[in-house]
Amino acid sequence: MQDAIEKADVLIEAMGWIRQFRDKITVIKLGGSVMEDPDALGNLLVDIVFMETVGMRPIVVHGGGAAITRAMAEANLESRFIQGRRYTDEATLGIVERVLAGEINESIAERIEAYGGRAMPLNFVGETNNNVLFGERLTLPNKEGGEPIDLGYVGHVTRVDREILDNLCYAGQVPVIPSMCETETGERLNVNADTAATAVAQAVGAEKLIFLSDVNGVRRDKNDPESLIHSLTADEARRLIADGSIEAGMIPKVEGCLETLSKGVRKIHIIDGRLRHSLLLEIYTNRGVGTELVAEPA
Ligand SMILES: Nc1ncnc2c1ncn2[C@@H]1O[C@H](COP(=O)(O)OP(=O)(O)O)[C@@H](O)[C@H]1O
Ligand SMILES: CC(=O)N[C@@H](CCC(=O)OP(=O)(O)O)C(=O)O
Repeated sequence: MQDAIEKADVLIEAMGWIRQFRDKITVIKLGGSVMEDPDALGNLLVDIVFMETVGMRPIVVHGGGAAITRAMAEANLESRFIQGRRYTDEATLGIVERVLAGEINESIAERIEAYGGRAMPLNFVGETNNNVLFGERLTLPNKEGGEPIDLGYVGHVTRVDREILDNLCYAGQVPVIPSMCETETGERLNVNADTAATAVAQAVGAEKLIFLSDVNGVRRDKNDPESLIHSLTADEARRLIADGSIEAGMIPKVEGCLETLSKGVRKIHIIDGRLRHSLLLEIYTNRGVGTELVAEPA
């Protein structure tokens, strides 16, 4: 009986949050590492269907770095990363397009539908091009001075077709966006999925941006889960990047968060997508899980 009463208390608590987030857009970034676990991905997609059912407007942006690396290895191509970005030559681009914008994008949308939701895959691979991300080539500053670093067919997003996203959201469909963009002349480019998610969150004025990864959040010591930072300020994040505590794939994630905070998205969370119902716990309960990024000290 006590158990049942506690469950009812949780429902009442959730009701307040459901009301607060009704009609609000949340951008959810699905990381490739969490998508490697089919059960974890299934649980996350069920949570997304729940969010949509109770009136929130989720938008999914996904990566698929691990699957791309695997497909490249099968094609005897070596993956090379520069400052967290994959060097993308023509052969690599073909694989990114097939795996990310094709297989993964379509499969996420199909699974949302299988769980009872409605979803729209937004890619340029099928017969109709309904891509919403537009951009240009990205070069990285050379830390040793000299010429900027060329990454091949890698881009960054400069424009998001917000109208399509708004229309889908308000029609009760979950937009599913792969991390690729097109230039205004139709060239296709590979985009880091964290930065794609931040561009979408900024463009639609999202209430929340949530990164689902395979760690419990940002840690002071990346190998120690106990060193999780619950609330990370912009200043401390910059310090942790500078001293090397934040590294590899966490760098573009946190850098993207900092830029997004300065552009008005109010809440950003990095959480462990492998934890069952981590999304619902983060949004609909008072127990924050993972790391919240905040502009000023809490
Ligand atoms: N300070 C840190 N705290 C937590 N994780 C970190 C940190 N520095 C680096 N990482 C690494 O970042 C990874 C998550 O980023 P990434 O590999 O891009 O995952 P995703 O595919 O989920 O975006 C973690 O698995 C971890 O190895
Ligand atoms: C330019 C660049 O690095 N693009 C990424 C796109 C996928 C991605 O970012 O996936 P995760 O979220 O799983 O890391 C890549 O090729 O791996």
